[in-house]
Amino acid sequence: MSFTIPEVVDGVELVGGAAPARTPDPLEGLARQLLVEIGEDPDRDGLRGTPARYARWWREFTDYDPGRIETVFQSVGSDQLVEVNDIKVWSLCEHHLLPFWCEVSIAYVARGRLLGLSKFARIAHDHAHRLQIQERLTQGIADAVVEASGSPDVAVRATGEHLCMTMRGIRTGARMNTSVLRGVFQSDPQMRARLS
Ligand SMILES: Nc1nc2c(ncn2[C@@H]2O[C@H](COP(=O)(O)OP(=O)(O)OP(=O)(O)O)[C@@H](O)[C@H]2O)c(=O)[nH]1
Ligand SMILES: [Zn+2]
Repeated sequence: MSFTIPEVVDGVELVGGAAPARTPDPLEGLARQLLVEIGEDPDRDGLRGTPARYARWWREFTDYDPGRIETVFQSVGSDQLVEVNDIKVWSLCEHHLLPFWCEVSIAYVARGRLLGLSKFARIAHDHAHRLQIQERLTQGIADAVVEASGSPDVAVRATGEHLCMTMRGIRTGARMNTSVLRGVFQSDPQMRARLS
């Protein structure tokens, strides 16, 4: 049995003819130049589709659509502590354009409104899908949860690993912890102690 491997150029399968004309993304030119600068041949087999893939992933990452984040329900009480833990997000360090991941925990005291469970992860991904530092990521999530839940009592904690520190530079696997405490989580040690 024999297989025909279709030729793929810029992510487009060639079936017995030339690829349809399309306007290249300007990011493709940057990727080609990057490949040349690091001593690669952008026209060699394995790399021919790479500039288009590179452009696609940057567009995909930065055009991230969090969907609807404003769905709220009537609260069942006035002081329930709600926590959503271990939301893993990937972001990009704005200093080196290298990835960092964070596990984010979000807590709030529901005061009249309940935020839909999935919305915490949507908010976290929304703030991760841009060039960031971890402190601003944590703060942006806290601000968004205050706005969406209408509660001033919000705690956001994040633990992250930054590839700019683990795969280059100092090359240490240290984790970074950040936290933003608002309302009762800042003023009341007993409320802080309730956080898991
Ligand atoms: N506070 C903070 N620093 C970050 C974050 N991500 C990366 N950094 C740091 O940003 C700093 C940039 O430092 P520079 O001295 O300008 O860059 P560099 O010479 O590449 O630094 P090294 O990583 O120490 O080699 C580094 O210390 C990074 O570890 C972040 O989310 N928060
Ligand atoms: Zn960095």
